[in-house]
Amino acid sequence: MFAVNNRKVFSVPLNTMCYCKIKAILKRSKTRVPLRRNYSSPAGVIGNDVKSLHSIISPPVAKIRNIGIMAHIDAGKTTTTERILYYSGYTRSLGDVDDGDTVTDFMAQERERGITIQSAAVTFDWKGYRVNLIDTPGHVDFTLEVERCLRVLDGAVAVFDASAGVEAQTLTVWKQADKHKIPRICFLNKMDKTGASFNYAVESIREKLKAKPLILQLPIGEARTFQGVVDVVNKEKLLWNSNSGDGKDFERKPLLETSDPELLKETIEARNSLIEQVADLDDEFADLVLGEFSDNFDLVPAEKLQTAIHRVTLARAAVPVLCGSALKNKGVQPLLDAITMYLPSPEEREYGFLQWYKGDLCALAFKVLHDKQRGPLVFLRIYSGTLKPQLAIHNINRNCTERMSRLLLPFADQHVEIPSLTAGNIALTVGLKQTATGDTIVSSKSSALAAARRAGRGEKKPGENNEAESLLLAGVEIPEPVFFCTIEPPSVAKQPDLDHALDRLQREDPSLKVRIDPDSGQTVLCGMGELHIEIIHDRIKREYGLETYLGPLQVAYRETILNSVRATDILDRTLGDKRHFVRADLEARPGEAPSSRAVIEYADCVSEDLVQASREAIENAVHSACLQGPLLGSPVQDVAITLHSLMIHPGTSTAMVNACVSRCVQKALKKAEKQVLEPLMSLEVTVTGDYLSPVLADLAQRRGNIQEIQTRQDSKVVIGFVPLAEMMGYSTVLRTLTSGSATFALEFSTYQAMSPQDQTALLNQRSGLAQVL
Ligand SMILES: Nc1nc2c(ncn2[C@@H]2O[C@H](COP(=O)(O)OP(=O)(O)OP(=O)(O)O)[C@@H](O)[C@H]2O)c(=O)[nH]1
Repeated sequence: MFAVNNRKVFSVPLNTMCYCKIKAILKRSKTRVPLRRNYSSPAGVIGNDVKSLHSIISPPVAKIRNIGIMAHIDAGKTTTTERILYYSGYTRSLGDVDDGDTVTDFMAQERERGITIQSAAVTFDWKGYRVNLIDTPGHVDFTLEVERCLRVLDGAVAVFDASAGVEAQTLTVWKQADKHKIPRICFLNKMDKTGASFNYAVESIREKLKAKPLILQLPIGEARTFQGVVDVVNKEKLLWNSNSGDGKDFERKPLLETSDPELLKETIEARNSLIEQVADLDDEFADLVLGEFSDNFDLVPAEKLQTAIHRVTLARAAVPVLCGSALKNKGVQPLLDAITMYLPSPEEREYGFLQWYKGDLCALAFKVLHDKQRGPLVFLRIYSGTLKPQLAIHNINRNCTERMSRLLLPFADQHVEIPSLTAGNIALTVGLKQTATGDTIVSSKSSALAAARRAGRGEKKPGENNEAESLLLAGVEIPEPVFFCTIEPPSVAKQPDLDHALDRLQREDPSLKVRIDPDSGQTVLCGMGELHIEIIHDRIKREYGLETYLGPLQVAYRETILNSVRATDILDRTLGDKRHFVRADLEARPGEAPSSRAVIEYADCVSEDLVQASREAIENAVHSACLQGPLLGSPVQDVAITLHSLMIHPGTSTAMVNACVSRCVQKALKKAEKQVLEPLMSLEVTVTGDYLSPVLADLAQRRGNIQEIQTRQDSKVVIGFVPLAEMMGYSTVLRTLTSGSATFALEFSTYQAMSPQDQTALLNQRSGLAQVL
């Protein structure tokens, strides 16, 4: 997925962009105020305002908030994060994303001393609460990583540009958060911007996200006149003095009939409808309101309303909406209050799998970074049990046991070495060399097996290797890469260095796939988008000092078949004094439901015993035969294979069974009527009216299918579908067509059948005929 603001995107490795920005913020403060790090702190006092080591290490779980910030590109996620870190005391000066201290500059410096470890999660305290702000990558080329990060959040803040409302990427991340059942609050940022409209943004949340907005604040002024917000729950106005610089100081005053009659009236109306809305969604609150306060909603105590809003948010029945301007330092402190007040603590979230562990350790590795001095640093979210340094842990995904050497807590401006960390917390571990992003960590193999037994998954399902597999926390579907290209080291001697770099990068980013081309032996990078591959290329150069060469970027096509065909194959081979004989008869047909893996069935006449003995060989054979289709050598999808008969002479090796079945499947696929499938992307282009025509004309040439053109404030939003193959280098073309004023978001939608003409053109091009014709 590309979501491009041309100003920035190509200069920054996007999958590291968000956390790099956090790092940038930290760095800025570091250059002005040298900070002392403490990696082996026995200290009882850390920082000025922290009372005891105990309160740092073990905050009561009810006071922990593990949250993420999600947004469409440019909505102001970084600026808001920066303000949050500043007001909470994490950083000591305020920077500006536009003031020239760019992320790229910063990264170059950062690289000289290795990766700063706060980058994936920062921990700070706000009014007695422990907040772990977990970085969610902003770019949907990194869908998988976004999902993995969402998995460890208990709540999220969705940041919107108040002049644009819900944008394409907001919708995507919102759906992902829905999937992971994450309670959210909305922050309508950029209230100071020309065109900002509180009502428009709220309506777009209602309409596009199908969410129920709970209006907890009203803006005082809009665009140029924006001065502050009204706290609807408490009937107070919060005003930031425009001369106060960093926005730390603001006035909180009750709304009075004498001084603010209009605003008070508006607020009371908003509060009453908020009370009605919450009462509709929460029975306990409804009972209270209808019982004690039915005559006068105005008397409903703020605390009761807040508690009910918390419950409603937790149940995901509605979303609290706040507003402000991060850039102008307005509205961020109340946002922090809302995070602690309305988003859930870890113990309020329901994690069904916890019952299987009965208090044993269960954690998810959600980020791996490589630090030059300390080696791999793994961020873990602890769901149950306790983590201790020097502890041997079992990694379910890799089925290995390894030992962590140190346990750190990235607290405020220091890293505190700690003796243990309990459930609900985010830990930073040193010494885990095999653990990769997305792995599930438990205390031992026997603990995993005991949990598997409790989960009642003792019986083995086809394709499942062991019981422990069912306990993997990640449970995230790995999206199929849509782009690939070959990558070559500068010399053959450097191939091991390249392999090493790719190995590390894959541990950090599981959506990156690396394979060896069976024909040429070349290394092939498979990624989620043009940008993803560019970023990997750039990181190999910058972080590993290797100048690599990329082959042309290719779209990952798929193939399928359109009719049923039957094929027979015999393998009869004598090796030494042993005869191996297999005869397979099978049918390949279009699958009933879309599926990237072939569905395998066995005819009744195939002996059950035979299938039991050779199931693994048969299934591996079918899946590997489907990896390379007969048209383009692309994976074959949406097919079903029925094995009608299988004869195996006694003594025949399973490798021979595999070879015969695989050949037979390939034979059948070759005989069938074949179809190329191409990745189809959903596209959203936001453009001002005067550039609409050239954008539409260009999309028509790209085989684009426009579904809708919406009006969003002063802009037009073109929504449609377009084949990925037509979108190479689109950002440059769009920039030229619109003088850099348009933005676009592109996201994988599905694989669609190519038209016969397009398919012929593609096949001719691949076989070199295009040049001849
Ligand atoms: N007027 C106005 N501009 C803002 C506000 N917050 C951020 N911006 C500007 O919007 C642009 C994008 O801000 P960022 O904070 O980088 O937004 P982001 O969501 O992190 O962007 P990406 O990381 O690129 O997705 C910058 O030019 C900011 O200065 C705001 O409250 N008001």
